[in-house]
Amino acid sequence: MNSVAPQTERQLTANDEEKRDHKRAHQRKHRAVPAPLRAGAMLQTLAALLWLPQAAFLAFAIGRLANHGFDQSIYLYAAAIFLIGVLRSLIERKGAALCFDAARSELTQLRQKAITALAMRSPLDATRPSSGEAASILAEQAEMVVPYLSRFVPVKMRVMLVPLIIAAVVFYYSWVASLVLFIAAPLIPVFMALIGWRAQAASERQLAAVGGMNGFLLDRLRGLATIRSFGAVDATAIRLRENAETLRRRTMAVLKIAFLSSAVLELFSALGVAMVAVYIGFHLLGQLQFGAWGAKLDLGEALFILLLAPAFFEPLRDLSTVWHDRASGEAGIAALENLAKHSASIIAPAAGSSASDAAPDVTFANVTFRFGEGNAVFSDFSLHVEAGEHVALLAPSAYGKSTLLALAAGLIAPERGAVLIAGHALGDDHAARERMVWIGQKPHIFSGSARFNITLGRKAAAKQVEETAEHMALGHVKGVTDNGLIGESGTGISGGEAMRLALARGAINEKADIILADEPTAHLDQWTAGQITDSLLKFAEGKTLIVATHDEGLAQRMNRVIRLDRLEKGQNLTGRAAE
Ligand SMILES: Nc1ncnc2c1ncn2[C@@H]1O[C@H](COP(=O)(O)OP(=O)(O)OP(=O)(O)O)[C@@H](O)[C@H]1O
Repeated sequence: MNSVAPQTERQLTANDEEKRDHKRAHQRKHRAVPAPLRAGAMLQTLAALLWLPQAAFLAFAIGRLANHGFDQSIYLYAAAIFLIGVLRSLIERKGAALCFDAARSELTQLRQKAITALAMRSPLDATRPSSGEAASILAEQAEMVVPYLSRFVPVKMRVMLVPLIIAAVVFYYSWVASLVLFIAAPLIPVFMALIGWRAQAASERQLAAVGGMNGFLLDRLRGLATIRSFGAVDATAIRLRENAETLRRRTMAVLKIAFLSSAVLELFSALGVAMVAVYIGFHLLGQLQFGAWGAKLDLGEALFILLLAPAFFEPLRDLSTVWHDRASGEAGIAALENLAKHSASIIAPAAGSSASDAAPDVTFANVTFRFGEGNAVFSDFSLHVEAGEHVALLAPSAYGKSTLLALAAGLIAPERGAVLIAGHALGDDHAARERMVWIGQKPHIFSGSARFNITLGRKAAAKQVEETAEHMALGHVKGVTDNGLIGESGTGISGGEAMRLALARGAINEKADIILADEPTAHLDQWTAGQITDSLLKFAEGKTLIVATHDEGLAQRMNRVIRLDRLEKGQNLTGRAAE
């Protein structure tokens, strides 16, 4: 499998990027904000607005102290400030918790969709994303969705409301102070928009590089022995370095944008607050007498405006902190949606086919199939395998034996014609898949015990697992009766044992009555091949069995041998009589 992610090498043209930006903006506009997230954002906005009464009590208490000296009413002011403070933090906490929970459940849904789509991709689909890339998107990149949804969305709501309300309150006391705020504020979004123009694209490119790097690493680590034995270590290291360099450049580009956006915001908000402070100072000194609707601000009012000025910029500064969250969060959502958007390429037998207790028959009715745009592997091919029949498919390499098994298993769909299981066309019923066992040419062995490798987490009594292992002559393998562990990709067990483990996986499924086995005796000595054949036949008793093989010994023990290469053009095999 070529699992080097192409993204690291793909050069995106400016035109591509523009189109993608446009599409993303459109999607963003149309993605509904979940109700709990909106509620959480509202609470956080309310908490921010509570600063208004708190600052008013604080400023007017100080004004009162300065003008009238200490009296009992100061205690009331202090109590009000304290109570509003407590209320503010409670509301803020509740709002943040709501947003966080909503973001997590949104992420869970996105992940579920992506995983379901990924699980439904055919193992024969060469365009599947590499395991490393998919793992990186699902585990690492997906996590960026949470800060984006739980922080950016509430901040966006605060930015739209809080500065406007604060500016209106300031305007009530002084139009000049309010004007200063209004002059400084729009500069911020303008600069943010200019900077953020490329932020998303940069983030997306960085995430693609991370995914590509993970895919590359995982693939090469798996094949380390091959790389070493063929002296390709240096070439691989150079390639790895190139990938790492690409990732470094893309990460630095993202950081540059993040730092620039924070710096711009800090600068403008500091300038805005400073200008208000200068005006208030000179106004109190009597140098600037205008701007307070013909009156002179007293100390309390002036302080109130001064306390509100930083709060006016606060949501905008928060926006700059989460600006980067938005870029990486959107990129994470896009990556997850991209994983999820592939339509299922695995099909399963329709519900009707699982109704009968007897083993089903399998019919290929005028099937035409090709991979992508390639030549047809099968053209108008028909074959009938009777219920409970054991059939061997024999043909030279690359003739299409595995393809035929994959068609029967519903791992690929015919271009024309139909595959019928017990007379029913393959459909979307997952439950019916339970009766089918497909054993591919390279069954994956997980690191762990043999017991786990047999059950794969499915419910099965320990006794049943042991008996199945005994039937498959696996009693001695690590982790069947002891606590031994098999290494990654089957390290520590032989090729024959690995194949028998795969057979045992099927045998543990009591509902299974169609077995599709792809070269179960490949690359094995005659004795081991004989053992596997025995195990397979024992497992296949009373079941329909189709085996793709080059092994004449195995083929001769089947009810029927079909030599695909000896079929005459257009010849159809419909039952034993047609052999
Ligand atoms: N996932 C795939 N994508 C594209 N082409 C494929 C894919 N799998 C197989 N092919 C092509 O389809 C043809 C039939 O392959 P298939 O694996 O079915 O042959 P086979 O008879 O099982 O071979 P072998 O005995 O070597 O396993 C071959 O030309 C192969 O290159």
